[in-house]
Amino acid sequence: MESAEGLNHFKVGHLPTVFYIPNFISHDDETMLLDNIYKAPASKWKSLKNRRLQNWGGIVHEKGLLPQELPIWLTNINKKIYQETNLYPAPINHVLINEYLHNQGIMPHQDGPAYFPVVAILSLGSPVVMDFTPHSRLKSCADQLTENSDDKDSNGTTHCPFSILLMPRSLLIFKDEAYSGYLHGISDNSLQCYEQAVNKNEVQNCLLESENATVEVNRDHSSFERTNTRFSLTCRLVPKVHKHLLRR
Ligand SMILES: O=C(O)CCC(=O)C(=O)O
Ligand SMILES: [Fe+2]
Repeated sequence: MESAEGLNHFKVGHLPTVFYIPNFISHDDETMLLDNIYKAPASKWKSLKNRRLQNWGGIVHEKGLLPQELPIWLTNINKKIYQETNLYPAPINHVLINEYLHNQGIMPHQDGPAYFPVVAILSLGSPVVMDFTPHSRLKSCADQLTENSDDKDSNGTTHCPFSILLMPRSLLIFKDEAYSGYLHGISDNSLQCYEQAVNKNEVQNCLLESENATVEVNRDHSSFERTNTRFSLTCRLVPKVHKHLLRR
């Protein structure tokens, strides 16, 4: 995959700006990344109410990034995403690593305004389902049934909730409309339902194959129980960078 056109091959769902790339990295790369995440000093972890995270690349302010040099294992993955997607005007300079235990998730939210509006999320460990919900300021699907075509945005896009099943080693990319018109989140339930996942058909076999290893799949109900921890690398570009480098 070497160009934005190549990326179109991975488009999923009804929005033109959501891409799911299965097996973006190898098993060996996944192991290497997990090793490095675990090796990070305890002080690198920040505990939140419902998950832990590591912040790499510097401190993100409303007015830009107070940069901090990235370790090579993150520079390499950023470079791969930057080169293979062709979606960024400059190299990716910030990575947030989230850790989710089997019953942890992330509240529906929109990423901050300091970031360039393209997000790349690399998944490691347990599969999960990410839910996208239109902002309340946008009309919902149900509203649209009773109202007229003004409910569509300037691209003629309707705003329906949707989900994506994120398998380990996959890369999810979303931008523009999906970035600013929707909230994204993961339920904090160990039971994850993928009935409505836009990539259900492509990914289901992969999920069934990984059964016993990382999940317990409930075939009849398009759902699975998480039994493992998941890590994600949220790789983004903060276009505005302050001159002074923070010490690592
Ligand atoms: O873990 C994920 O897949 C989502 C992380 C996320 O949305 C964020 O870091 O802003
Ligand atoms: Fe996010």
